[in-house]
Amino acid sequence: MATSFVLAVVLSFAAILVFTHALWLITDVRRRRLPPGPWPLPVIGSIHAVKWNLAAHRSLAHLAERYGPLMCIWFGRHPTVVVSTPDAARKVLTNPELAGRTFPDAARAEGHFANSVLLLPPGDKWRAMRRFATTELLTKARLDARQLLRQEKAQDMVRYVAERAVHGEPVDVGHAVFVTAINLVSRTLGSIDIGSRSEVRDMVRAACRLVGTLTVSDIFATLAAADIQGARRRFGAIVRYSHRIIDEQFMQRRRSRDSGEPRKNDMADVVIDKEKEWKEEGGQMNYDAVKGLFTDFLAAGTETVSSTVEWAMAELLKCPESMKMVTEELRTIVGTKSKREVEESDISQLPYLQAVVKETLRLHPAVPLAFQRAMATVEIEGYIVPKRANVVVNLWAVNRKSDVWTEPDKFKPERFIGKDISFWGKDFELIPFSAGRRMCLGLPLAYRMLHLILGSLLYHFDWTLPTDVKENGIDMTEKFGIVVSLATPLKAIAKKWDE
Ligand code: HEM
Repeated sequence: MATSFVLAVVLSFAAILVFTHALWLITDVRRRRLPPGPWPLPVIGSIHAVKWNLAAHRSLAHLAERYGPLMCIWFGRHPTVVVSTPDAARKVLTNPELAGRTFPDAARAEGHFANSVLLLPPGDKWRAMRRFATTELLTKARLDARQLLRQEKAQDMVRYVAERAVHGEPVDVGHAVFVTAINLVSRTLGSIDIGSRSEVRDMVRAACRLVGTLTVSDIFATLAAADIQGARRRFGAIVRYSHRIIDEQFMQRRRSRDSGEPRKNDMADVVIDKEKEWKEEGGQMNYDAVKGLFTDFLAAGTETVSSTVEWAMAELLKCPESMKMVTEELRTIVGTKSKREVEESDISQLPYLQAVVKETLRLHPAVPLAFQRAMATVEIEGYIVPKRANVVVNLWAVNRKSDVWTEPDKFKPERFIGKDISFWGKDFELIPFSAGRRMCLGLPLAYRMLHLILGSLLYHFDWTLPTDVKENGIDMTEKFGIVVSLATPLKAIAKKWDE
């Protein structure tokens, strides 16, 4: 009796679920002309169709082959529109209504989301922060003014590699580049080096992981206060760590300026120059916004660069012809200068190096998925993207479109030689920095860092693989996260090139 009662309750519940789901499909999904996608099931939506054993960008690209350039994946009853071709990406990324953001609960820690240009939706504050960064911090003149400081750090990296080269000791390429990349960013921000702090890389990696992982608090907002997985607590510790470094630097800088010491003309000086004006204006910019912006730069501008250089080195080591072309070019151009070091001002004369960077970013965009949000309901290619829908642009899939590139999965830098295709947001077949309103804010700095670091590694050294790697081949497996890096860190042996 009891069993049949339970059975009746379960069956009734299932019938209600199926009925309401069918009603929702008919009245909502179909009526709203959403993009096609895997059939949503009750409760879970269409996430059953996503292959979780593959990295998300690969799995979504695989599904897009079946459902098309605009596809709808349901997380429960919440739609996510996935964009997978250059043409669809152009329509989505140039639509201002689709440039919104959602942020994970962890980012509430220390109120970070309210001062993060990366996480804020387009509004007055986000606009003020982007404007300040593009017109005051990342202009050509400002970046030129600090290029010697970055150059010194590239030379430190060369010395570090040279020491290992003497003993034939393999170099952990990603780690050496990360230390250099974070020093380049911290020197640009405040003329300091923080790369030698042993905990920094773990902090940056943990921050990327926490911002890119859904937690119970994100799925069930009512439980968020409990912070069950401790994500907010851990993210808070990282934000406090970054703020401590920034506060210390600003305190010292204000003191040194008060005592008449010469200016350093870095980003910290620009901020101090501006503060009085900001106070008088009473606008959105203030010291808290600067701390948010600098924290974003330290997180967004380091692992991205180190993983890109690591991928470039891995591809070049697998492709001796390209390695030969790029080193010959560097040694011809840089080797004939009186100062035999790669400098940022050399980049324009190094077309093959530029092609290597483009090809690496095409095949291995450090951030393969761009996450935006619809702030209003819009129509794209005859489909509806409803207000509040998540919009994911699969940059990885867009960059590999087979009808645009020949042999799209092959590393062929020469495909860019003599072609006017760049990643500055106008050519939608190559958008590793995304495009439109949310395009990478740090691109002018990233451009210099990538060529300076990779060029320095290749100009000064000939590279080979340790015997075991040579025998088994480089493991190109991806480690998926917000930033995709090599799952097995690349170790390679450097031999100093005799100039
Ligand atoms: C290889 C290097 C880099 C790559 C591939 C890269 C890629 C990207 C991508 C794809 C986005 C858009 C993400 C999205 O919409 O979800 C982005 C945003 C951003 N990047 Fe980069 N990035 C790199 C280096 C840098 C550097 C060096 C900095 C700063 C020092 C930086 C700062 C930012 C910031 C602040 C944003 C957020 C912009 C906004 O939302 O308004 N990035 N980056």
